[in-house]
Amino acid sequence: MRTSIATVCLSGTLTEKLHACAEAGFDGVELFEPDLLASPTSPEEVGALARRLGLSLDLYQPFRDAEGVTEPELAAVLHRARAKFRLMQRLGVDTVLVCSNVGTATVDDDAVSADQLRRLGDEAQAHGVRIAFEALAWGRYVDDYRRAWRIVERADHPAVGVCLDSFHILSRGHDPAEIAQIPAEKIFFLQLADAPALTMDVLSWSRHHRLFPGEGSFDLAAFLAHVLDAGYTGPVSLEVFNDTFRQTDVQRTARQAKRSLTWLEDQVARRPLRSRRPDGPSRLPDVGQPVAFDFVEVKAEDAGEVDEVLRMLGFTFRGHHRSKPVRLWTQGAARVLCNEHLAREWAPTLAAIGMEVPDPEASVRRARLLGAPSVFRRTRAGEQDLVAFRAPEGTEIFFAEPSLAEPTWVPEFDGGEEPGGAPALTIDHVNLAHPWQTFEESVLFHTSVLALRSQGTQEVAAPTGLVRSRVMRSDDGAVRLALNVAPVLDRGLPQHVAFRSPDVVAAARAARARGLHPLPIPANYYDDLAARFDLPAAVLDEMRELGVLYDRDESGGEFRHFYTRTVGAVFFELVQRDGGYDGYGAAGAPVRLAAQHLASAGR
Ligand SMILES: O=C(O)c1ccc(O)c(O)c1
Ligand SMILES: [Mg+2]
Repeated sequence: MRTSIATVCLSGTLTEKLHACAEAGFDGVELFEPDLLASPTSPEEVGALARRLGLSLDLYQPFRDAEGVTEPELAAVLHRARAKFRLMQRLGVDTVLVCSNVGTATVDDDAVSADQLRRLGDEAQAHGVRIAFEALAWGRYVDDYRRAWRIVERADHPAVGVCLDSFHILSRGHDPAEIAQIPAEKIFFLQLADAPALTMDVLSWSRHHRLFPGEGSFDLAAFLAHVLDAGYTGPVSLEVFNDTFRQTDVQRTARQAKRSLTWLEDQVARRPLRSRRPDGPSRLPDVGQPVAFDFVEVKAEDAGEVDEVLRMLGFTFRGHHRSKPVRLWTQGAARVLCNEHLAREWAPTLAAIGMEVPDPEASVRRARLLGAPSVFRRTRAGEQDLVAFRAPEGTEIFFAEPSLAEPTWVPEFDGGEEPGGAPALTIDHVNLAHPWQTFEESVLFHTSVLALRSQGTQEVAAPTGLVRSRVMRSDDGAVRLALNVAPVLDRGLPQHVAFRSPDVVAAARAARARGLHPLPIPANYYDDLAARFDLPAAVLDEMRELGVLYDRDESGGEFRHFYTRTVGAVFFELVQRDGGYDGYGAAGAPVRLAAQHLASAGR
């Protein structure tokens, strides 16, 4: 599959964009006209640079307001078009995107638009170029790809075809199945963009909120399958207008973009396509979803306070690593490493997550093919080989084989105590805090590299602003990552690890007896619980005393949980799920954020 990307997706100057696209491994680019107009580089030099970088210039875009106009206006359109066609010759681009008229159309008639595109096609042909006609979702009259195709069919000109853009089609809820009826040689270009499900005017949605495939909620694998079923063999190009990507690091965004196409190609290759061509979409290694958490690792110059909190939660100290300044704490299958080796921060941060996956080697190969950055960790003879990849917000992700008993790396730790005592825990979920700029990249990373599935985005009110939250999980719920975005002016949210316990109230009481001060929860919260649920007074009193929060779902499933105080940039939660409760206690989240805000301010 040939890959391409519109320069409008990226930040920087035109030459910076071209370099980044080439480095990320794209085959070509769509040249967005404003990028050229603002560039000091001549069209000939832009073309030469692209070729030197191994990029083809696949499309020049956009040419606006061309059809549905009056005759005198068409003369001006043709004059403008001739200048652009000459420019394309200087650049070495052979296809121009003509989008449906938004500004100057006064004639709502397929016959007129077809005639005008035909005359434009004659001019294009004379210059050795061709026209790809695209229905913008907000076109004055032509706002549906099926109408654009009818007009192109009627124009019946070898230099006039259609450009399909997933955003314009899927944002309007138009059925993409009819694409498969368009003759392949008439689909001159394909643009892909994902988008979040939003209810807003489609122009603003398109210009600010488009996303790379895998980051939003469009079914782009199904969409692309229709286009491939039509027989299209041209470039698959990304056209993503997005406020974040326009200002984030150009190389990083280009790599993210490429990863989205690699993932999509795999998704579409798994579908029953009508024709299988040798140059068709190729698959990534099969990996399956993670089956369990292996461990979490906290790093700090001094992790002593974390040791203390884990001990109070009932964890057993299992000893020191034989060659590294790392300590292991376990409670059942919940394993926490405290690492004091070369920490970036003095205070504890969540540094790594280990995942048990069906086939670690396949997961590593898949991560590499998706361009996930790998992390180096020193190991000695006889120690488990460690391969890790860095998730966008910085957490290192390790892959390990599923283990029935304790994993084989546990004996690398000695000098600790025998496990046992407190009831066994598992890691229920890990909450990763993000700066605003890496959220979408993270959704794509966990979707593509870990094969997790994303749930809808929620917003939670904190004293410092709204926290955006999205859960990525395995289908069976064994592995769940909550991705949170701090409000823009916030100093950053702490990360947290939630352990699942069979009895949170007993665990809270035992932790209290070992000296734990849980995060204090205000009495107002419990008054509200009493109003919302028919909980016995004694149960409510006990939860109030122990700082335990409560939630219940529609089918009677129950959730009990409590939080430790924050140490550095991490805290812990104990959760109990009963009756199939599958959420995270959303109603308690603003209470928790406010309590942490008060605690961090020392109030
Ligand atoms: O927002 C626009 O104007 C615009 C321009 C060109 C495109 O290909 C497109 O999808 C949108
Ligand atoms: Mg487009």
